[in-house]
Amino acid sequence: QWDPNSSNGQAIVHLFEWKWPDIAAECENFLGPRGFAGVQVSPPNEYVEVYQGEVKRPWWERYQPVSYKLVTRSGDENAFKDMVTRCNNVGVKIYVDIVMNHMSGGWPQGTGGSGGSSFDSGAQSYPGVPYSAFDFNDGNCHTGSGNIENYGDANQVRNCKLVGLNDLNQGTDYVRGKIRDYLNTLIGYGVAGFRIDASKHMWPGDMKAIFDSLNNLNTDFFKAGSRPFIFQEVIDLGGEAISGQEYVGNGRVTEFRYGKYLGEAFRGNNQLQYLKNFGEDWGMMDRANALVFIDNHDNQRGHGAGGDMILTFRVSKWYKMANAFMLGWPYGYTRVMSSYYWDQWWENGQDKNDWIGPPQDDSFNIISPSFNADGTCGNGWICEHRWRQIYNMVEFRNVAHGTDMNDWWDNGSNQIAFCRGDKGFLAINNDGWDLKETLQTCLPAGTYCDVISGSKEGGSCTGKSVTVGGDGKAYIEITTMEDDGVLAIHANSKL
Ligand SMILES: O=C(/C=C/c1ccc(O)c(O)c1)N[C@@H](Cc1ccc(O)cc1)C(=O)NCCCOc1c(-c2ccc(O)c(O)c2)oc2cc(O)cc(O)c2c1=O
Ligand SMILES: [Ca+2]
Repeated sequence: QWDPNSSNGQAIVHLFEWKWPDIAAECENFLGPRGFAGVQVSPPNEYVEVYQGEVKRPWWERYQPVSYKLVTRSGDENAFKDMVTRCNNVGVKIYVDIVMNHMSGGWPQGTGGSGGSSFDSGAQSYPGVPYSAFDFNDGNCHTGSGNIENYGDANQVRNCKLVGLNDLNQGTDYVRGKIRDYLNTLIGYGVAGFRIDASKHMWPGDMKAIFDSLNNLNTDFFKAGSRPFIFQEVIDLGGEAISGQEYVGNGRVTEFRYGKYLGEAFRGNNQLQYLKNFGEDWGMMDRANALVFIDNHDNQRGHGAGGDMILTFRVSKWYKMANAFMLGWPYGYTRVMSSYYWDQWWENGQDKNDWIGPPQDDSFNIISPSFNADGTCGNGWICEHRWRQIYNMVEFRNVAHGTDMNDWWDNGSNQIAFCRGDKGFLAINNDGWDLKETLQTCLPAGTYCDVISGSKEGGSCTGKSVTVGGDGKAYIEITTMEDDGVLAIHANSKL
């Protein structure tokens, strides 16, 4: 269903490839205190351990299941349970990345799983579940190769192999039962919901049959009768046979156009003044159904949905501006990406290193993030969620929750500002000249700390302060020389 089952806040963070003990600590040390609603974790089920020439332990190996055993490089079943308990105890929910469309692709005999299970991809035999050839869609796929060949044909997009991955038949009671048992086990441990990977490649009706049969959430952490939060990954930029709209009956759906449009706008291919009606008027799905984000683990690598328009940590000024807009704007349920660093190696318009997995030691164990005195991360972890301009806007979103957007202002090009009820005010300058205006902030008179250039700490502002008059107006300045082209004040940043 559509409600994240979280009272702590209005934004989640995708801690991509983090280990379970590190997530537990992050919930206690940072995410709970900062008002994050929850964490999207990487797939916790057993997957193929990939060593393919120079490609060793790529991030996408975790999207080739071998079984539903909870044994991965992020940790084992006990570590997973401990993480869910510790995060729930500080109000941070756990949303699990579920890979239920397929099992692995073709691998040589003897290739191992992250939990030690064997499997035979050619025979479609996965004894760790167990699944056999009866459980796959080959009989329902009518393309020559057995793979998806034409995204204009809805049947083959669902019933044929996605890039050679053995395609499960979610239409049988047996497969539905195995997936149900896997999700119910996670529900038993206290998770709040699921991110459904590759939803485009499954029939919405089959998915609904599975989701409707799931247990209610664990009453140790949720009120009786709570249903799992569902958000379905459907990569839909238009132009294909399948649209995200087909899935809104099951829960929320990822809106990939959101990040593409904002990438175009902040890169200057469009003007910010047109964001005045950003949302359904742009053809995007109803905000109550949308899960939105600036980038995700796939399209931040330059070849996914949205292509080279997608903003990432590598273009940090635009990235912070776009995240500030997303977290300030009332459309959709927001997800912040948290990445690790990898060296890109561009050849013929493609990053040859786009497979590189998380920071790892010589034994291919994932290295934990380190934390600097200023709260940022080291050891190859970017931790965008720990950037002040982003985590302060998570609080802005929480403070503004329940209000709409009002008092829009723009300068006819790339300087914009708007209010959220009488709770918050955001201004952005993406023009090549200074923004110096007296604007309506909709806030009660007083002095407010700008939460982008600094924070409110004790009784003072570490960054800019803004004085709001009795008429709600204030002098707003964002020069082109500043680190960030954004100014944000809200009810909780008032001195
Ligand atoms: O780049 C990747 C992995 C991408 C990927 C992984 C997980 C995701 O959630 C995702 O959105 C993308 N994988 C690399 C390497 C690879 C992996 C497996 C394989 O059999 C062949 C190659 C790659 O080059 N993939 C081909 C292009 C990306 O095509 C994939 C898509 C995908 C891309 C665009 C779409 O419009 C769409 O509907 C689906 O979803 C996946 C989902 C998975 O669960 C596992 C996958 O391997 C993939 C996946 O390969
Ligand atoms: Ca399928």
